Amino acid sequence: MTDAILTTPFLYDFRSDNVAGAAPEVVNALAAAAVGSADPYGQDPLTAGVTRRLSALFEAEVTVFPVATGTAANALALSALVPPYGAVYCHQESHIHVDECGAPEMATGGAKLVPLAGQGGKLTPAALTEALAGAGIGVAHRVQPAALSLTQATEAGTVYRPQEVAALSDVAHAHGMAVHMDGARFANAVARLGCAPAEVTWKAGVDVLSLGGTKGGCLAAEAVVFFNPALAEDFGFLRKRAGHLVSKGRFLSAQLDAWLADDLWLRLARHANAMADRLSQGLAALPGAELAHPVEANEVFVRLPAAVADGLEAAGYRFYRWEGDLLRLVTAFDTPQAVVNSFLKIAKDLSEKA
Ligand SMILES: Cc1ncc(COP(=O)(O)O)c(C=O)c1O
Ligand SMILES: C[C@@H](O)[C@H](N)C(=O)O
Repeated sequence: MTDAILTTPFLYDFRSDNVAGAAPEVVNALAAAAVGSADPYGQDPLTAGVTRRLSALFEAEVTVFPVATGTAANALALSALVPPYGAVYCHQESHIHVDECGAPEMATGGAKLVPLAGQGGKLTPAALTEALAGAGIGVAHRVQPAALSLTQATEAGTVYRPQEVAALSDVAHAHGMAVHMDGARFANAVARLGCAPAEVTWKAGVDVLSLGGTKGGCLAAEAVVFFNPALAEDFGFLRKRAGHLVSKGRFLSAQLDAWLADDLWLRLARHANAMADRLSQGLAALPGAELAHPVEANEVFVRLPAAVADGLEAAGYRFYRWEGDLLRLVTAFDTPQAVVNSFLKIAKDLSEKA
């Protein structure tokens, strides 16, 4: 990303779904919740309502703790699963390993993240089994396997199928490990899979989910969702001592309540995914273009001829130069189709001139 791009007006920002706005339904709900008084620290009716909504959505009694960021959700969830001498097995490109500045390690009191390779941002049972062979179990000098963390949708924009989650959970549970799911883009995954949320979580062995609302249309709202109540027993203390128990908790819950109502969360995710499909199909048709991963959620990883990538930036579009010549473009719940069409037309024109 050249400096000039950061200071000039831009046509559209494909860098991340973190740059997107907020859904009007969520903003209106927040405004409505701002009237009058309400019990603080999550004792309000909206927070109770979110727990009811998520219990219905996941077809199970769940324990829910709203927090303000995905990093807090992940780090604190892992702190409930992993002792300071524990190990968390994750993908080498996972957000908890690459982009949380040591938050999981701090929150767990020093647990070790063990990054594993895997195609398309996904772990496999074979890689996990190999990593666990002789690791920790019965060996007092090593960190002790304590949790598996999966990202759904992954940082590569791919999606685990329910059977893939179940196979990985089976390995984790056979080694006495809990299963955490980083669901910052869980909505995008479920929108793609078309399955019930329970199928790709607790019914597939997931013990705790960091459910992301922020990228999906909330202003800032995430929820740690425990499917195994025994693991949630101390979480309230862990959240409070980390400074993540929001005093006016109704404002997190108002966002989540509106986002979950009437399947808004899925409708918004379907739009983001559809825009990524359109974007990736148009780019893949260009000479010299190459998609690095299947596009299964709202992230497109693509290699383009330099003249095309540079020309798109010069035209005013923003996107990340991810690694080497790889570009990352992310669509959001509010990405206009007209923007995608214009982007693709300019890309095609640049490609024909190159
Ligand atoms: C896969 C994934 N997990 C977790 C997070 C953390 O979210 P936050 O930036 O709100 O801490 C992000 C952020 O974009 C993410 O992409
Ligand atoms: C870059 C990464 O940290 C951020 N979570 C994103 O996806 O935009």
